[in-house]
Amino acid sequence: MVPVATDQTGDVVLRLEQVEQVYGTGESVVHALKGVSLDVHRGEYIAIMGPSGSGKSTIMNVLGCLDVASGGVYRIDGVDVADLAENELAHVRNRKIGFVFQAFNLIPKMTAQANVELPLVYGGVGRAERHERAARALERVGLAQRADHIPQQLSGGQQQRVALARAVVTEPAIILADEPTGNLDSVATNDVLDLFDELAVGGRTIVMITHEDDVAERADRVLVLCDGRIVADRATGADMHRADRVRAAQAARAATPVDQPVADGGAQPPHGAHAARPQTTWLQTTPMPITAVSTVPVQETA
Ligand SMILES: Nc1ncnc2c1ncn2[C@@H]1O[C@H](COP(=O)(O)OP(=O)(O)OP(=O)(O)O)[C@@H](O)[C@H]1O
Repeated sequence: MVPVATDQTGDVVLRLEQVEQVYGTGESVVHALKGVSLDVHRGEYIAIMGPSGSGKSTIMNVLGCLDVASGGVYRIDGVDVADLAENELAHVRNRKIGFVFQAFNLIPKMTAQANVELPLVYGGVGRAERHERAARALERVGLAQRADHIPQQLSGGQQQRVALARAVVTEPAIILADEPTGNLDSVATNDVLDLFDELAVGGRTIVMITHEDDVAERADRVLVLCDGRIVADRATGADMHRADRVRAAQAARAATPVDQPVADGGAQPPHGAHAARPQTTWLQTTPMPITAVSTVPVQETA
């Protein structure tokens, strides 16, 4: 069992207190984080920017409990992660957090449906429920008609939408995304950001690394890291019009044919696939009960 928090953090879901991360020793020592403090409130959508080597991935690895900080305190829902045993950390990672990566990290030989089902396989969810939940997640990202395609038959934007479906199939409260639009063109970027908007409106807490200003401006708040420190922290005001944007995006999606031929050599649309896109959304979705579930990307075995 994960311990119950003993201190009050209000609606702060993630809290870094003077967190440091040091790699290496002696002359090769690198101070990747130099006393970073940060409160992320429930339902907040944050973008992290900064030059290469400034510590963005390092901070994300700490937030995702993929790495343990060398100094300071990191609390999730008020619980100091240093007090958690490895199985409890895995529980936090698996139940609370969905991860999205620049390189999609889909398993090449598996269909979109199977890729999205994977976290539920690890969670011991039964076959029928797995199938239904993954199908619903793919429907939410507008890819129900592509469920039987393998990643190579999908465009980059579609692959990232599958990865997003996989990240949210367990209904995690927190989404951590490391440059999720870094490999996408502007149209696909916009599609993916529309989905992040839906997740934000649905109450998810989102932390996203990006190098692109216009991507960062879709978040509520932009942090800038430089040389292991937060050097800027500002509100964007993007949340004020997010619900309107979500409605407009949903209307546009509903009016667009489901399967345009894939520009980068993907498969042709399956027979009879030119129906309007479904309008299922993440708004007001209720987390479903699951056992232990892994959302950490899985390497394909040889
Ligand atoms: N495992 C490691 N061992 C040693 N040094 C590391 C390790 N991981 C990161 N670093 C160093 O820590 C610093 C921060 O790296 P980090 O990957 O967090 O930067 P970043 O802002 O994500 O960069 P980029 O935008 O290029 O991905 C860099 O100087 C990097 O070389």
